[in-house]
Amino acid sequence: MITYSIGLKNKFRGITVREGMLYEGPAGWAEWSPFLDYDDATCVSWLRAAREAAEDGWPAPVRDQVPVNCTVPAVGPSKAAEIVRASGCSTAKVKVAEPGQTLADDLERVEAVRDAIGNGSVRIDANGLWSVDQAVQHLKQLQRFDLEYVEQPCATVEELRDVRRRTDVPVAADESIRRAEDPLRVKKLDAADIAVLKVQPIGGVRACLEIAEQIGLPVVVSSALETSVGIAAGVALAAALPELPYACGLGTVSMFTQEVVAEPLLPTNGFLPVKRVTPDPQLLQAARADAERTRVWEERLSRVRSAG
Ligand SMILES: O=C(O)CCC(=O)c1ccccc1C(=O)O
Ligand SMILES: [Mg+2]
Repeated sequence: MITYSIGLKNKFRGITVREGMLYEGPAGWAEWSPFLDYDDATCVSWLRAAREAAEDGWPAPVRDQVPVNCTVPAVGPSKAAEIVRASGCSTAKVKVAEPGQTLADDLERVEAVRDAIGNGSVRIDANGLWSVDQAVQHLKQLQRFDLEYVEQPCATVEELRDVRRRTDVPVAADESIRRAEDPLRVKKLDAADIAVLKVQPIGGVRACLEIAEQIGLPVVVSSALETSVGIAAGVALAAALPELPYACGLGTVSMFTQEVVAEPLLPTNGFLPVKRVTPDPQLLQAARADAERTRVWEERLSRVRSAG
């Protein structure tokens, strides 16, 4: 079991350093990297996903590459355009509604991304931070940049449903699926057009495939900001889905300042290859957390093991 600690190029989700654990089982390498603000009970499904990767492996792929979006954090417009251009992707996902920023910041950033991507697709993610009225008002203005969809505009399923009734922009559900007791409620309430699925929070590739089958919505597979080891599980899910009509949010390895595998899962012309990855011993060593952080993670793992 190896604890890693890797810097991010830009602040994302309020963090500048990503930490987690990597280990090898009979089926291959696995990543366990629940965010530090999650309680032990929440981390159990994340551990189930790691066990699947290490012990069982994943269902057979039906495609050999997966289209991905580039992810644009809540940065200024010139940096946003630079991220899009450097990615080579023809779909961009832009973070909006960042605490401390305004609608003007979002408009500037989304405009810069739209200009940089040309005829490509632009989607936005508010991480549940708008009220229904704010979402409707902000979308009215952001809509002029031709949005593919808005991910989690508000916090609750009821709010998503209300926004969906009041805007023409398609609505995608993320937190409303991965943090919900009943992930299918989004469908029952007609609250979303698209389901975002993440392997670690949902508890594995098979658990996601089951939800995909039951929910009856097109699926976008996204990362939880993992190393290439964790991203490979998302790629396996995207590769195994019977249909994949949208680019996935799996192009996040470029946000890290270091990697653990020699050929990281970075997109070429907007596509990731479908493959398992093995860390490079030297890169793994260079990414190792110090003794104190390692101890914190080992204790966390043993608590979550007994909770699961
Ligand atoms: O979807 C993407 O492009 C990247 C994944 C992403 O945005 C994300 C990464 C870590 C935690 C939360 C989220 C999110 O989608 O809200
Ligand atoms: Mg999201």
